[in-house]
Amino acid sequence: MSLSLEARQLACERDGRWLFRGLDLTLNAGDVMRIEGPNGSGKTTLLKVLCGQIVDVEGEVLWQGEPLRRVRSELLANLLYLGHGAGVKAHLSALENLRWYQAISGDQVSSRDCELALARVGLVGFEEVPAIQLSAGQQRRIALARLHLTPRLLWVLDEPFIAIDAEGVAALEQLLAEHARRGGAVLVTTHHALERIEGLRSLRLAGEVAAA
Ligand SMILES: Nc1ncnc2c1ncn2[C@@H]1O[C@H](COP(=O)(O)OP(=O)(O)OP(=O)(O)O)[C@@H](O)[C@H]1O
Repeated sequence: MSLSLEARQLACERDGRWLFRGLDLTLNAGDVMRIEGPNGSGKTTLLKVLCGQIVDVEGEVLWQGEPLRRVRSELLANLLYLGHGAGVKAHLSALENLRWYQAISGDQVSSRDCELALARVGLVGFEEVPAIQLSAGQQRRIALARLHLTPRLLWVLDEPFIAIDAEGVAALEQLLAEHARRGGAVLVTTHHALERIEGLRSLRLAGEVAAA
């Protein structure tokens, strides 16, 4: 399936300040786009606008060429969104957290699939440990395991590298590049340079007119 997410002349004001204005963006299959900018510049806000979670903005977002307000359910069916926090349930184990994610995403996966996904993010031996007893990086890895489990074309990842060690950062960069090579697309906010990702596209938010 081809993939097209487009923003036209987006403008968002918060507290009398333009986070972005005149922002044009296109994301197609095979793209990895990094959204960068200082704290408070509007990166998370932009991701939420592009996914239809925030609608009080000017301009238009199109999914597969159609206005997002009309086709949001189609976008959601193709979207894997990992938010700024790790988003794990503290008193559920790593495995239970994945089962819970899969239950709300509506995907049919086995415990074995979940175990394999946890293994892919380096959590072998931690499957049954309550998340509250895991480190910040390990909790983030539970969330990242969903990238191996939930098949979606569009990955929108808000600061996925937080608390991840150098080896994990390299593995995640490789995973993003592979997803794009297989025909997916990735929008990612991060302060990392993502130098390993060939053809990386970047959009910097600094309260100015922007295009990507
Ligand atoms: N619901 C809201 N109501 C009013 N202002 C908001 C709201 N959400 C965010 N803001 C403001 O919008 C600005 C951008 O916030 P946002 O979280 O998008 O920034 P960010 O670039 O992702 O920041 P960080 O790098 O710190 O995560 C901030 O100044 C914030 O205070």
